[in-house]
Amino acid sequence: MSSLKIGDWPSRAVEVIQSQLPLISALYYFVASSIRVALVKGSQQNTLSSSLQNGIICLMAIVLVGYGADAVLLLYATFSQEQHLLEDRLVFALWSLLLWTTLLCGLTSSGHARSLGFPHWGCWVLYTAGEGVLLFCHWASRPRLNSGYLALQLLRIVTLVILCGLAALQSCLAKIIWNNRCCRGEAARPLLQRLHARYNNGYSTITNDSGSNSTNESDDTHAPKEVHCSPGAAETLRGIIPFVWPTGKIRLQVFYVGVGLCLLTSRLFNVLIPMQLGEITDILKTGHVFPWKNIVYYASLRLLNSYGGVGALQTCMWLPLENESYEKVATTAFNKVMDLSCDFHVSKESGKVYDTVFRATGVHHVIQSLLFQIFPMVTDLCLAITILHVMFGPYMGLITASITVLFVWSSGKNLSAQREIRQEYIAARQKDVNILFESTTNWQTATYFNKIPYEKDRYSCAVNHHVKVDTTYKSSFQVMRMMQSFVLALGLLGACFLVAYQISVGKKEVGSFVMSIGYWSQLSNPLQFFVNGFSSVTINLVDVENFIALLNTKPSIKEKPDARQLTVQYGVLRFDDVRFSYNSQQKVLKGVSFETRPGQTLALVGATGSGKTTILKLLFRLYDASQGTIEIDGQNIRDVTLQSLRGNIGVVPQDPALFNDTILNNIRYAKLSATDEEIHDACRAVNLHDQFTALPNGYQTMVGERGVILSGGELQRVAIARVIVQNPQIILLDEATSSVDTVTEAHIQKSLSRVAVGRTMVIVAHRLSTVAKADCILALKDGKIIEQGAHQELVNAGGYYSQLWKQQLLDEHANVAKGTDKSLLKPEAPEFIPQQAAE
Ligand SMILES: Nc1ncnc2c1ncn2[C@@H]1O[C@H](COP(=O)(O)OP(=O)(O)OP(=O)(O)O)[C@@H](O)[C@H]1O
Repeated sequence: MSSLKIGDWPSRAVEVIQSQLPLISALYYFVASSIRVALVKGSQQNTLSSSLQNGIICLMAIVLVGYGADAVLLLYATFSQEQHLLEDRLVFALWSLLLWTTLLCGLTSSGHARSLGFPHWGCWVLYTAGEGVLLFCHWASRPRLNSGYLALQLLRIVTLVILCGLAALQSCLAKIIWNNRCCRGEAARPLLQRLHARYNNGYSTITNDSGSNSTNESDDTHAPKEVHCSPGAAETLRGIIPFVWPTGKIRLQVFYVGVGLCLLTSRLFNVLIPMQLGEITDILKTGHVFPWKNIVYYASLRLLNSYGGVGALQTCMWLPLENESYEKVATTAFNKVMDLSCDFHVSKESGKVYDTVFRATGVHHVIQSLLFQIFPMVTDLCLAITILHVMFGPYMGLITASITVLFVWSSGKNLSAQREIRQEYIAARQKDVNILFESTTNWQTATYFNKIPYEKDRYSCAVNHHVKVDTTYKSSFQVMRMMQSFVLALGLLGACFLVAYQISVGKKEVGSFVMSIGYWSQLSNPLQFFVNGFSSVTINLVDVENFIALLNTKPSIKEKPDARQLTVQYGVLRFDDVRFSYNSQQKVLKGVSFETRPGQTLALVGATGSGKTTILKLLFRLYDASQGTIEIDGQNIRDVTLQSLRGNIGVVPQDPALFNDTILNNIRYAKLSATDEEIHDACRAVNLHDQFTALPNGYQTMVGERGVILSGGELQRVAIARVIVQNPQIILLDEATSSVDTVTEAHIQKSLSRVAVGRTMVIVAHRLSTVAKADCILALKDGKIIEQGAHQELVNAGGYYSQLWKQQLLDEHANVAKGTDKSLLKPEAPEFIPQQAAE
């Protein structure tokens, strides 16, 4: 292109710099930005103050305008004088214009791009050095530059030097700020905590890692500190690697390599196919030869590059990789949810958890999109731009590069907007699923309160909102596609004009036109894929982010690394000054201390909300006491494994729930190896055997969701039967017989007293007759034990327990005297007036 003389070193240097500087800078920017996104954590990015940022944007705009003015002047000069000498400089000015536009767009677009970093700094330094050398070479070469160009070049160099100075300043400032933060210990905080502090959406709960006792009274709370965590794209990608890379499975790793090779082969075919088409056209143009060999070769290439060739091989190797990742994600997510502690489960929304786990199983889609869409797209793009540049000159290269930059920039803008809409869409869908779960699970409550129409309305509103957000999401996608098609059509027009011009002036053959169209489609196809590819990556990343946040959630109850097996010999329970709160507002246990004797039956009584169930929960380590110690046979329950602790304790909860399975399987759940006979014996002990055998399907009867076909009393008895089958050393009964009649209760008590021999039993009951025979009764009031002793002792003492006992006797007598039915129909029953209204 240039007619510079050999030996004229300044001119040669100018030629090299002009042709290579934009290319090297662009390459550097691309690679550095990718590294930055992948490696640099959000908290480490150096964000500038807005005034400094605006100053930098203005300086960059000056450089940009400088190249623009250069291009206009050179364009004018190209048509009037010394075309061949000026063309190189014109191309340099145009490429630089494009590069600086990209740099400026990168800086002014939203998000992390607003913070400067080494990708920009490097480009500034490269350009400052390049322009400096150019100036020197221009000064040393003949003919000298005219004063207009010189002034423009000087202006650019001064601006570039200032930019480099600012870059150095910012780097120093960032270091000082970072060091200060480190001194304050901020950087030393674990990454998760920093994430928690930074983000505001997720699942995590922070807990004391050591699981040690807090001795600080002010910290006397177990309030789950709900902190939120939303990892960034790079962190999310790093987080999913273990789920997609088949560690230790050589066969699957080979498949990954195979998929990569298939993708590369396919790229090679993409280069060969348009070339072959151009050759066929050129041969046909001569009009004398039938190019059958070329046509067969062309058709074979197309076949090999289709789903009948490389595509089929690629799919065969990808399928096992996809299944492997599905299995890993599904099991990890399920295990994680099951391992989380009670505080997570009481506050979770089942629909949301289900949705998160379900969507996360598509984690392989991220890799699929990256591998099958983004990687081929970037390769195809680079190949197409290079080939078009080499074959049709720098202007064709400029057209393709400009279209690519425009396309990528506009898509990036749209995608970040889409990401927000996607979050909204996920929230709307989770709400919809949640209502579906809640309403169907609580169908009975809705029916009792005649709220079925209300539930229908609630669900319909949620679905309506979901659909609206979905429509917005899809419409934005459509608008983006329209805009991008327009940009592509514009580029195609430019490219066609250029090649047609080159053919018309005899620089190219007709086949070049066909070839250029082939390569153009190779450029536009990946660009269009860019939309789909990045869009699906964006969608899947948002899905996976929630999954990663779920994985980052730490269970509040943890085993110590050196936890031992619990050995229960006597079943002695000891509470020493145990304090506990679920949240900072209310202290539930305020220093509870007691100790049982071996094989003792202990009863907890007291007003509702006094903390009886909480004592059982602490014993079972559903929560950890904020202060004080709990021991079983002298072993602190924090020092033993959860498995051995829970294996030695049998619990009958207040509201037992069953799986939607047969009666037999539900009872066998307590001990999977239990024989049918053991189960029948347990049912005999709770007066259920005859009842179950009388059912049409006997023990094989399905109990419905949560055991809905059983009465409250039957459910409680099944729960007791389970514990009898489990045969643990310690039994906790929380209002276990509150729903059974007194005759059945007496029968169960008899069975339980047989079971209790040599075991420790803790009974929580409101009906005091249930606990009258207990060895020791603890009377609780407002989280404190106010009385303890045997039934008769406490009655004789005439204190709180004795009052409760008298009150119950009075109530029973009154009920017998009045008759329960009559009391229900009492016409003078006072109407419930809400407190506010009453005031
Ligand atoms: N998960 C929880 N989160 C917050 N507060 C809770 C939680 N569970 C229980 N509480 C509160 O702790 C207090 C003690 O509850 P607990 O269940 O121990 O009482 P209780 O004496 O067993 O009552 P009842 O006899 O009615 O079963 C109550 O005020 C209750 O509202």
